[in-house]
Amino acid sequence: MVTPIRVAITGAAGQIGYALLPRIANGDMFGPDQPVVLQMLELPIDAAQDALRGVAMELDDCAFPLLHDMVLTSDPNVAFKDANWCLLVGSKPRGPGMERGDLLRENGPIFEAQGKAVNDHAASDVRVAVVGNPCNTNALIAMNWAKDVPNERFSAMTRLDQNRAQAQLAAKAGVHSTAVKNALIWGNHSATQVPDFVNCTIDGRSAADVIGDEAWLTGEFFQTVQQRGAAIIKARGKSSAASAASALIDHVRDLTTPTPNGRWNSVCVPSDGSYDVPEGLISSFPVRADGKGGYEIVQGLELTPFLKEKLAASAAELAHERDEVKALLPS
Ligand SMILES: NC(=O)C1=CN([C@@H]2O[C@H](COP(=O)(O)OP(=O)(O)OC[C@H]3O[C@@H](n4cnc5c(N)ncnc54)[C@H](O)[C@@H]3O)[C@@H](O)[C@H]2O)C=CC1
Ligand SMILES: O=C([O-])CC(=O)C(=O)O
Repeated sequence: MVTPIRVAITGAAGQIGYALLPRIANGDMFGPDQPVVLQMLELPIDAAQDALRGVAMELDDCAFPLLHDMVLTSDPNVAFKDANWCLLVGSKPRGPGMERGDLLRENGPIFEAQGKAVNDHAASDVRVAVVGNPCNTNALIAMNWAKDVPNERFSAMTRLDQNRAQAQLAAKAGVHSTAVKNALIWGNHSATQVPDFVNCTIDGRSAADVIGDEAWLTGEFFQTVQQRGAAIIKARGKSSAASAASALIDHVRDLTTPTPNGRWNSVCVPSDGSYDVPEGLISSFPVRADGKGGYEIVQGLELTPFLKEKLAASAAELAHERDEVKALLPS
């Protein structure tokens, strides 16, 4: 039998967890031949642990062929034990009128403890994807506390923003979303994120040329993508969950399968100084994976002065967030 992958999921009984776990157990994340063990972490309070037990009962009731085993726990050291992937979702979502950065004080400390637990207990090939907001800076905190884990094993998620940009461009061009390729987000997963309309193509041509409406691209398109999370919260009363879970499936697949020639995906990874984003910040870049655990930031993409200015502002916001959490970083 193929050795099962151990996947730790924090906040497993939350709304993203509920949408995510059946998809992983069904093989959507690691493929139809890869068994999984789900190691599910929830808060050490009765309501959360009861809800987690209920989720596990439902997973049992799905009789997924690939679901090898489940671990239910309130202890990060148990959840991350021998984990090959740690999906850090558990944290507070924002409410109406809040920015994601407003969560830093409350959620940041979670990622210090979890970074240490990943370091001490996860498998030697562990990879970590952070979803809990503000995800870039939370990933930065976890990465800094996991001293023995190479930095490039840490990522945060802008795949949802990429998918949103793709859908908006397709709708405007009157084509199916599959006609849009290389949709791309730069910078922070926040209201300053930068959806690229120059390097993205529609039916093989630059999206900017196909749409031919610069005012829409730099105005409505930009704001719709930047504010989509807030719009979902306003409409649903809760933040995106099904689309976030689906994007996390995409995110992990993007990093574990070889990226086709000429393509890239948006992943927040530690900056090596590319595109003038200060080294060490976790920023969204165009990323290509080799399918063997490695990846590269795609070099040489041309940005317009408008996009360059927006990316500089988003990188400055990331630097500001890092300064805000200085007390949570190792000295
Ligand atoms: N990066 C992205 O694109 C997106 C990020 N998010 C973020 O994902 C996070 C989770 O969202 P939801 O699932 O909707 O929230 P939720 O409130 O429904 O679920 C969060 C779960 O995490 C648990 N939790 C909280 N602290 C924990 C800890 N220290 N250890 C383990 N579990 C813990 C809670 O008990 C709860 O069950 C939020 O921070 C949200 O803002 C949401 C959508 C997209
Ligand atoms: O907007 C939020 O708070 C949740 C989120 O990150 C998103 O939907 O992109």
